[in-house]
Amino acid sequence: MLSVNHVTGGYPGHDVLHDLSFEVKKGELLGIVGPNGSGKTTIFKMISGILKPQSGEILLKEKPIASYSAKQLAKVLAVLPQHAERAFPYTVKETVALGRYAHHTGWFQMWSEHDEAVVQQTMEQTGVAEFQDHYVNELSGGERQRVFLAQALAQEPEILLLDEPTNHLDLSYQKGLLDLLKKWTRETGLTVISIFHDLNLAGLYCDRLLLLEEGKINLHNNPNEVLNEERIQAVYRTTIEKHPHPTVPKPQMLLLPEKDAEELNDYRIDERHLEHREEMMTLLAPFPLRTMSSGVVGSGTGWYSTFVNRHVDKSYNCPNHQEEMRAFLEDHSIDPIETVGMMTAVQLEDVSYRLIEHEEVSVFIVVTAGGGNAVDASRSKDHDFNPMPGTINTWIFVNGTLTDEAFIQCIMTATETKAKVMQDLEIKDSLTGTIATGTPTDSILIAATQRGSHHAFAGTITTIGKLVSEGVYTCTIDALRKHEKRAHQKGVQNRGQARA
Ligand SMILES: Nc1ncnc2c1ncn2[C@@H]1O[C@H](COP(=O)(O)OP(=O)(O)OP(=O)(O)O)[C@@H](O)[C@H]1O
Repeated sequence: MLSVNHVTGGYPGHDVLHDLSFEVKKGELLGIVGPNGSGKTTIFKMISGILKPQSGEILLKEKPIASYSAKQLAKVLAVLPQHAERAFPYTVKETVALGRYAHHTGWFQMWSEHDEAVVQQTMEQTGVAEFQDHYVNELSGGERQRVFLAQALAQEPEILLLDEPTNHLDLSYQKGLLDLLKKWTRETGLTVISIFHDLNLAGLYCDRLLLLEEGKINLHNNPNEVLNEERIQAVYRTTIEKHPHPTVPKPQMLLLPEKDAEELNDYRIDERHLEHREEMMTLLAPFPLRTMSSGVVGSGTGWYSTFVNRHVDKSYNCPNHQEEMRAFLEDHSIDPIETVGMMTAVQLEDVSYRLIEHEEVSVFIVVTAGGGNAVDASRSKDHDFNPMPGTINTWIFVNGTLTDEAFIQCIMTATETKAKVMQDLEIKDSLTGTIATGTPTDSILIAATQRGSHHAFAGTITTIGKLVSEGVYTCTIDALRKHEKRAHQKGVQNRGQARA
C-alpha cells in the first residue's frame, strides 16, 4: 500500500529524516513512536505530500506521491493532524461534509444520497451525530477531535494518517476510537498509520511499530520487540519498566518517577501488609509484585498486588470454584484482576509468618497448614481423585529481584522443605501409612518486589534458597503444630460434650 524508500529530507537547511525505508501493507495498523523531535510529524508531512523528500521516494499504491493531484490524493489518503483545533464557524455536519470534497467532480455537483449516508455514518461511528447542528468552535477539544476524525473518514480513504488521534479523548473514546480503527483495518482493509506518544496504547492496538530516533529508524517490528525495556529506556532516556499486560498478551511500559524508584528499591513486604479479615487473610502490597503461583485466581505468572488466603469449610464443593472465588472477592471489594487468591479449610488464626533477612535481602514467609489430608506423592496412584480445599498454603515474598529461573527454584526449595517438615513431624498418608510429602491441593505463591538486590538463583544453598528453606521450615512446623493443637482441643471438647 505504502512504500517509503531511502527518504532523506526535512526543512530548508535542516535535514530531519535520514535514509528512512519502510513498507506498510494494506489493512495494517502501523504505529509511529519516538521521542519529541524524532521526526514523526515530518515523515507524516512527506507521506501526505506536504513536504517533498530531498532524496528517496514515497510510493502510494505503487505510484510516487508526487504524481498524485491534491484531489486524487484525497481520495486515497486522509489525514487527521495533531492540532485539530482549527475552529471555524461551521456546524459539525458541514465540517464533516467537507470530507466529501474529493469525491465531487465540479463546483456544482449535487449532494448525493451516498454523500449524505457516508456523512451520517461517519458521524454515528465517531459519536458526533447527536450534535451535528452545533458549531464546531462551541465543542470541547475531544468532541472537535472526533468531528475532524469523522471528516477524514468521510473521505472514504484507503489509508488514514492520524497524528496522536487520542490526544484530546477521554478513556472511553480512546478505546472506542482504537477498537473502531482496528475493526476497520480487519474488515474493510483500511490502512492506518498513526503517531502515538502513549506506548501502551500503541502496543495494545498496532500490528507493528516504527520507532524513530533522531530521524532514523531504530526498529520496525512487532510491539513486543520494539517495546523492549532497554531499548525504550535508551531511546527515550528515561526509567521505565516493561510488564506483561494482566489480561492480554501485550507489553505495558510503566513509568517510574525517579524518587519513587529510589524509595521502592529497599521497599520491604512484611507483616505490616498482612490483614486478617472475616473469612480471609490478605496481604496488600503497595505496588504489583511479580508472581508465580498456583492460586485459585491469579495463578501462573503475573503481577499482582493483593494476596488472599480464604477460609472455606471442609465440605466446600463448587463446580466453578474460580468463578465463585472471583464473586467472593468482588463482594469484599477486592479486584480479582489484581489478586492471587487461595483457599484453605485450615483456621486462619493458626497462620505462621516470619521475616528472615540476610544483609540487603529479606524474605517474608506466610504459611497456613493442616496435615489431616496428607498424601505421600510416591504413592499417589493408590489414591482416588478427590480434591479438597488446600491445606498447606505457602506464601513467599522476596524483597529483591528474581530471574524466572530463581522463581522456579524458589518453588523447588519450598516444596523440598515442606516434604522434609512432613518427614520430621512424621505426618503420614492415612491410606498408605507411609510418610506424606504434602497434601493434594497445596498452593504456593512466590512474589518478588523486583527491586533492590538481584538474584539469579534460589536453589537450596543460595542466599535466597537459605532464607526460603529456613522460613518455610519453621513456619510450616509452627502452623502444623497450631493446627494439631486446635484439633486436639476440639477432640477433647467433643469428648467432654459426649460424656456430658
Ligand atoms: N517547520 C519547520 N521548520 C524547521 N524545522 C522544523 C519544522 N518543523 C519541525 N522542525 C524540526 O524537525 C525536527 C522533527 O520534528 P517533528 O515535528 O517531525 O518531530 P516529532 O517526532 O513529530 O515531535 P513531537 O513528538 O514533538 O511531535 C525537530 O527538530 C523540529 O524542531
